Amino acid sequence: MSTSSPPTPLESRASGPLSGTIRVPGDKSISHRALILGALSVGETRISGLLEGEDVLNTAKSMRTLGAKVERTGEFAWTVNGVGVGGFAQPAATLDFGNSGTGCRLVMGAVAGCPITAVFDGDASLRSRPMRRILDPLALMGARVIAGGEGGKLPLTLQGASNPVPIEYRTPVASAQIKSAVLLAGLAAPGVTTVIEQEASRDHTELMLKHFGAEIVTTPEGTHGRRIALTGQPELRGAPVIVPADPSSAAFPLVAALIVDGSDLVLSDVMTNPLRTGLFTTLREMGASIEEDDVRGDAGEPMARLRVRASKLRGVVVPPERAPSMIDEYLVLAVAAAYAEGTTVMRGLHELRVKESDRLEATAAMLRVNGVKVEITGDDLIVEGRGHVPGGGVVATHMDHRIAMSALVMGLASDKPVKVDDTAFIATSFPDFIALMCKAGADFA
Ligand SMILES: O=C(O)C1=C[C@@H](OP(=O)(O)O)[C@@H](O)[C@H](O)C1
Ligand SMILES: C=C(OP(=O)(O)O)C(=O)O
Repeated sequence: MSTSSPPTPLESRASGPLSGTIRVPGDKSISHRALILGALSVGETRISGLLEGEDVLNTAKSMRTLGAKVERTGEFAWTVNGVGVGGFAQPAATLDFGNSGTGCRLVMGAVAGCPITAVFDGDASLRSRPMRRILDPLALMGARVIAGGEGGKLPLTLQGASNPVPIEYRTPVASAQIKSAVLLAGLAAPGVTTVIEQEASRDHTELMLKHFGAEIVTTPEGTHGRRIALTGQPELRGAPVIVPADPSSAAFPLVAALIVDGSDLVLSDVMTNPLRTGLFTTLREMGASIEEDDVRGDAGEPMARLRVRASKLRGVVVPPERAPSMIDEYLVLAVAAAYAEGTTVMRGLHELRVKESDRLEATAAMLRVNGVKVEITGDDLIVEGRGHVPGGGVVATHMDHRIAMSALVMGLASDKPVKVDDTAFIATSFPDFIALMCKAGADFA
């Protein structure tokens, strides 16, 4: 997304019931990983249902720059012919990840295991996000920053290790991006690379590494944690990947259907990996009607069809240990909480401060400007639900796709319309959001 393009505001208004069946685009986390693991494999990887959003397209481009053959063969259908573990070529251009933390951080891990030097950059949002959390463990494995990186930020030049060292690493925060970066670097190291996490984060990297032929063993650690041990220098073989619909994208039409009276909406093929479904658990606790059927699975990733009906919601307390399984969904949960009766307390949200924007402040501001009472206490977000939202505010999106989509969902049932200042960043994760929502009955103008 070019930050120099003029902003594209949009208004969302009280709508009639949402109905029909929609399939949101492919999961963003799995799409990044399919391209990266395809590029680190020998042979061909065929991907169907790839998310063709800007974040993932930037990862595809970076894989090409690093020597893999990446082709679009049809709608959402891509093939990757990889270079093998440790086989990335010296890139001739900067790797620009735009708005995407996942693309940037996972590729840093993959580059760290190769004897090459690469320049990493991104847009103003990504340039403000912390990279030391990735660079510190990668330094222990032998990679180093040789230019830039002031304050642990982009742009920076990373020199990969000629002889990567396997490590045992305890992640300082529950982050699938840190875990994945270490594992991807560990692919090129001899011996076993181990990541220990106190709270389990999404395990798509582990599942896909297994699917591509790596030896990787996960065991429980403490009450909510995991220990993941990867045997280095496997021969990864290209493998087919079917990308299910993204639960983080499904969250928007799902909450919209809950808050717009009379709605009855079906969302197909939604990925239901338990490390991603904290929002569904929470909404059900709030009284949401979400039924699952057509349960299937592919390469360890389960999916289901969800039927969502408008529901009377009540406030709940969301425990901090649930955060990793719904980390990107708190913004839209806050919208549902505003429409609920009673107070919702969301605990332990410190990681929201280092996303595309400071999502803790931005979520509070989004609600406040639309007449909802909200408070931040330490790392907790407290929303006072009154069963309705006054609306009438203009929401600042801060280069953050999820703020834009959450605010547009909020306006579908508010007393007065809700306006967002810029919809451009929605294209990073959910390019056809506006069209799909309108097809289901949303009134955007
Ligand atoms: O690994 C991934 O695909 C992601 C991990 C999460 O970030 P953290 O690892 O920083 O928690 C999440 O917020 C992001 O949208 C996608
Ligand atoms: C945090 C997100 O993504 P990323 O970290 O990849 O920019 C997101 O999509 O909400």
